[in-house]
Amino acid sequence: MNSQKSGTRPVSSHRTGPLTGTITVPGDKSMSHRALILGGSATGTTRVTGILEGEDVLCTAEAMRQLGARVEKQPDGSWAVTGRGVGALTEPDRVLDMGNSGTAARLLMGLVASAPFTTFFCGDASLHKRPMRRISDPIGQMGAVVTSRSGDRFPLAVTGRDLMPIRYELPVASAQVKSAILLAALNTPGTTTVVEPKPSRDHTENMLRHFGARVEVETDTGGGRIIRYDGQQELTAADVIVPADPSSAAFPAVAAAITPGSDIRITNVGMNPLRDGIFTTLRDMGATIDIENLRTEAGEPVADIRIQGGTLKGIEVPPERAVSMIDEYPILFVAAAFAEGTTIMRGLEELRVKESDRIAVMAEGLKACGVTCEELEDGLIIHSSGSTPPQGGATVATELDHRIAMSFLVLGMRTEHPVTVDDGRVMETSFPGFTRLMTDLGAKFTEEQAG
Ligand SMILES: O=C(O)C1=C[C@@H](OP(=O)(O)O)[C@@H](O)[C@H](O)C1
Ligand SMILES: C=C(OP(=O)(O)O)C(=O)O
Repeated sequence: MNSQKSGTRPVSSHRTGPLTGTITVPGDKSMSHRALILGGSATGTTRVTGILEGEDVLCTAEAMRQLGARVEKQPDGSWAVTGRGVGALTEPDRVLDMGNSGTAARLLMGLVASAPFTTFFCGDASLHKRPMRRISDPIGQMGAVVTSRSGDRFPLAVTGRDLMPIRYELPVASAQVKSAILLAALNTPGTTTVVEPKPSRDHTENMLRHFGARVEVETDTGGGRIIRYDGQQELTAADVIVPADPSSAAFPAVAAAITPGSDIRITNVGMNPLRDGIFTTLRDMGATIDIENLRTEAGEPVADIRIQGGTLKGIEVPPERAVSMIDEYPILFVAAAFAEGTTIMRGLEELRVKESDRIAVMAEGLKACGVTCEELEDGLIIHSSGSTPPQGGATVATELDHRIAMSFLVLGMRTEHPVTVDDGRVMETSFPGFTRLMTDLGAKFTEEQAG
């Protein structure tokens, strides 16, 4: 959310019956950020269709304008992004406000690391708590200078320099860190190498190729990846079709899966294999999920997903799957609250440094709603009988976290008593229109205006 906004908007979710209908959720957030950043770094005009017009992506759009790109919404709803080529960013005349977006913050820190000026960054209270050393370390090794009053957090400034290529082994499996280094490499002579212990979402690599660049990717014996990029290649404008966001699709998917009698379709969902862990996991829990009409659009797999409601069972989710569904754990915790038996989810230490501490905030809210769970340093264990729904009846603090808000609204669709989230505005971050789309399927939400 833009850091200047004030006030809150509580939303309550009421118990509903079976969900039915066909919906399309908004565009993929990760791809939308990258289309704007790479389109704004290429020569020529890139037309982006299906872009997510959520607040996080709008922050990136404004930042790219400030850095010299032309970014305009067209009358047909597509976006036109005109860049000036690699190495041609211009100095912003104001502080870049990254709002609530870790992706915008980290990718753009990488992009400006090679620019011959200082870029100032700020964000909202959530973003100001998130760790940025994971970016300042590698871009610092390349030669950029990052200055922050607090050592490693926002607000901060990046002073760009002529960079040197590095070989960098990621200490955490993070697509944001990988992407920041690749964006710093765009205008860096020589070969920059990123080694990732586990493959993370590869939209940056795919989209760089889509813009005509060569990216070399090697898979090592342990399943990790080595990505090599030769800097100062030309990027050429290329149209981008953004599919619907699988991370957003997870909310209606879980709502349908935990509501017997439901039968819904979510169309045109991005099915990148490094993003689809939630659907595999829901299936492992016994959900009926059919992937229909699988096709490739603009180099990314896309499908329609049919979800039928039924009974779920508790499972142990393989920790190595976490990276392919990292943003889906809050809503998976909700699915587990309705599954028969115990669901064990581990390997989730990264959840503690998202928009909120998603393990702690979810555990607290679930307990307030009558769900039995045990918080671990790196995960959550949830116990449920499956047959008696949790009581609900609580108001949950969303802590500036869109996925917390949407998860508890889905929980409230099946609890005995309504569940209220203290501020529904945060959903604008990634899923504008969430309450309307869910209502189209049969959800019952009430909203109030509050100060
Ligand atoms: O690269 C991206 O677009 C993203 C990567 C993930 O973060 P990490 O790289 O920190 O795992 C994810 O949580 C975020 O929502 C989007
Ligand atoms: C973690 C998320 O996003 P970001 O890191 O971009 O704030 C998310 O969308 O769940």
